[in-house]
Amino acid sequence: MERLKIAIQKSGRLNEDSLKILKECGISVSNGLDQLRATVSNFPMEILYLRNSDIPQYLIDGVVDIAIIGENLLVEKDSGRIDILERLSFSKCRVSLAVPKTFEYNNIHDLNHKKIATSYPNTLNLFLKEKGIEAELHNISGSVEIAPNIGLADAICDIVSSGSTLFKNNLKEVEVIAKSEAVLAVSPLISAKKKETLDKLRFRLQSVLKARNFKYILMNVPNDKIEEVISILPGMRSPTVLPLAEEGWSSIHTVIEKNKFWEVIDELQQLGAEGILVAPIEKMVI
Ligand SMILES: Nc1ncnc2c1ncn2[C@@H]1O[C@H](COP(=O)(O)OP(=O)(O)OP(=O)(O)O)[C@@H](O)[C@H]1O
Ligand SMILES: O=P(O)(O)OC[C@H]1O[C@H](OP(=O)(O)OP(=O)(O)O)[C@H](O)[C@@H]1O
Ligand SMILES: [Mg+2]
Repeated sequence: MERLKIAIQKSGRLNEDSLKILKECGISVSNGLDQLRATVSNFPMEILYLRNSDIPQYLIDGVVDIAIIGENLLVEKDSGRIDILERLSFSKCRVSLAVPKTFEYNNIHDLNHKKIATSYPNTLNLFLKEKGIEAELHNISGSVEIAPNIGLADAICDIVSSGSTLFKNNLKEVEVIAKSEAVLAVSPLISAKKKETLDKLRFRLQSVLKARNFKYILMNVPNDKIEEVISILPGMRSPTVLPLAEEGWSSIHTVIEKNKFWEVIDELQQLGAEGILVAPIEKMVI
């Protein structure tokens, strides 16, 4: 069978989590990062370790079939030819405009005819065009946040996550241009045969991603409170209720959305639920 070629960032912010999610999909990568290519022993797939910024072109040319890549880079390098298949919920960030803290910023028109340093010229150009702003763009490939401090620009457009790089450089975020996370993207040239393998991979990815959002919860409940407890548990279907060895008590098991747990915990305790356990779920096939 022809192997599905997947591009993964060689080193950097996406590398570790990309390999982690593949591992959770049961894909064992046989050789280490020192090689630019790795085969997979238990799935018809081959891994190519590449620079993040080169990946969109490889997808367009069909050199690789799929890739794990930052959505922001697809916006920057592609004109809609590459489809996003799955959003992977890691490397969340945004592409934003920032100015020095002392800059009295009211709205985007304050950037008219100003100098803006960025590593994302296409994304920025499109945004400025939409807003009818004319600015002088300076393309730099890294350490963009330093530009205003060394007199290179009045503003910057770069990736923001926690905001600490902006803070350290006395800058403030004033406009969010695009939000981004790691995504699974596909080449427009992928063959029908490889699409079958891709569907298998997507099924696994979806099971892993779903499981990350849910917890398995179990608790002991007095029998006369079972109905009430069940009514506040937003479970998948119907919870499992098993009798305990102790007369008058049952154990309730169900699956609950990660964030919902804290919303119902007080009510559960008030109803007399005891021994509440919350456990992670590895895979979820619904
Ligand atoms: N501070 C951050 N927090 C969260 N995600 C980020 C952050 N910085 C970048 N990212 C995301 O991770 C991706 C890779 O960023 P990284 O800095 O590792 O590589 P790069 O310098 O863009 O690429 P290359 O592999 O070409 O050197 C970015 O495209 C973005 O989607
Ligand atoms: O809001 P924060 O959490 O501070 O993150 C934002 C910073 O992270 C990225 O840089 P990175 O550390 O990847 O360095 P790079 O410029 O060498 O890519 C990005 O270019 C910002 O500088
Ligand atoms: Mg970076």
